[in-house]
Amino acid sequence: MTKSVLGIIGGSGIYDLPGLQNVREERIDSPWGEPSGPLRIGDIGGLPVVFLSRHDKGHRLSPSDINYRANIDILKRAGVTDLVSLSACGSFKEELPPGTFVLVDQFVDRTHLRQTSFFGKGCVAHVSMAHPVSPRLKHRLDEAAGKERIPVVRGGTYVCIEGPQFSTYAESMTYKTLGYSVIGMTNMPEAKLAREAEICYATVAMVTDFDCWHPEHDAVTVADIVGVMQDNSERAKRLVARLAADFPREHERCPVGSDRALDTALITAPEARDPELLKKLEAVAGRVLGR
Ligand SMILES: CSC[C@H]1O[C@H](OP(=O)(O)O)[C@H](O)[C@@H]1O
Ligand SMILES: Nc1ncnc2[nH]cnc12
Repeated sequence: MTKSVLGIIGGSGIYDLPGLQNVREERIDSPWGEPSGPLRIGDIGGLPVVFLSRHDKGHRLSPSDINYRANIDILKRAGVTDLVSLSACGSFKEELPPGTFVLVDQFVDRTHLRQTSFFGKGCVAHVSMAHPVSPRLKHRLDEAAGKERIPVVRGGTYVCIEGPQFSTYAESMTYKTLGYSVIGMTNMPEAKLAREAEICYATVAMVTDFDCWHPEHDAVTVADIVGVMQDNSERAKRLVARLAADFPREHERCPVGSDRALDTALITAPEARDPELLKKLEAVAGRVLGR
């Protein structure tokens, strides 16, 4: 049995987790480079919880500058089994106005400047991303929201753009026409890397704006987002506190295999593996590489 450790990545407007008790700040080194910042490690109601501020204090890092590999690597080193992303996002649907929380279940990756895998030359792996969100973790979030009387929308597709600029009107209309629900700049490759590291992943996409497609709303600005996030973040913190308090102490096996994604993914023959890369993979893939 594996003990549950809940990881929380705080996005725009969420740079700390005030409900965290017995907190210590830990800087963990990663062979993948510089993570966004230190981990804040503590507990909520006895459950180990690890918090990382994605953009770091003061929102120092832009989405393209975040070292997603280092972030996921140190969360894995800290023992995180289940990871929740708290993210600000734009909406493509009238029925998802600012203030709505969406428990997304799909992602579309439109980023192009990021390192998207721990694997590569000398150790190739292909994990399944068919179901990028862990249904049990999503269900736990849904239950926690219900108990806290926080309305949530179940399911939706999050398209991740490179940014840092917001989308053009043509792009926004394209994503809307394709049926996507929300837009952000950070959840990819984060979700892919979490899957490679065999960490269950789910996102609370907190709508802050209508991007720029809506005929009755001006195109999104940072000021709009900051204003709505102040209100969203209070509910997000309550949601996390409830999630943690009720979270199973033993890690629940993921029905879509997030926690054993590497069982069927490695293809490079042992004799063709690069020892240097294997060393870097120690934390994320040690379970299957026998390290
Ligand atoms: C400051 S608004 C744009 C910014 O907010 C979202 O980040 P996060 O997912 O970390 O909340 C969006 O993806 C952009 O990075
Ligand atoms: N409209 C938008 N586009 C991209 N990222 C966002 N984060 C919040 N709102 C956004």
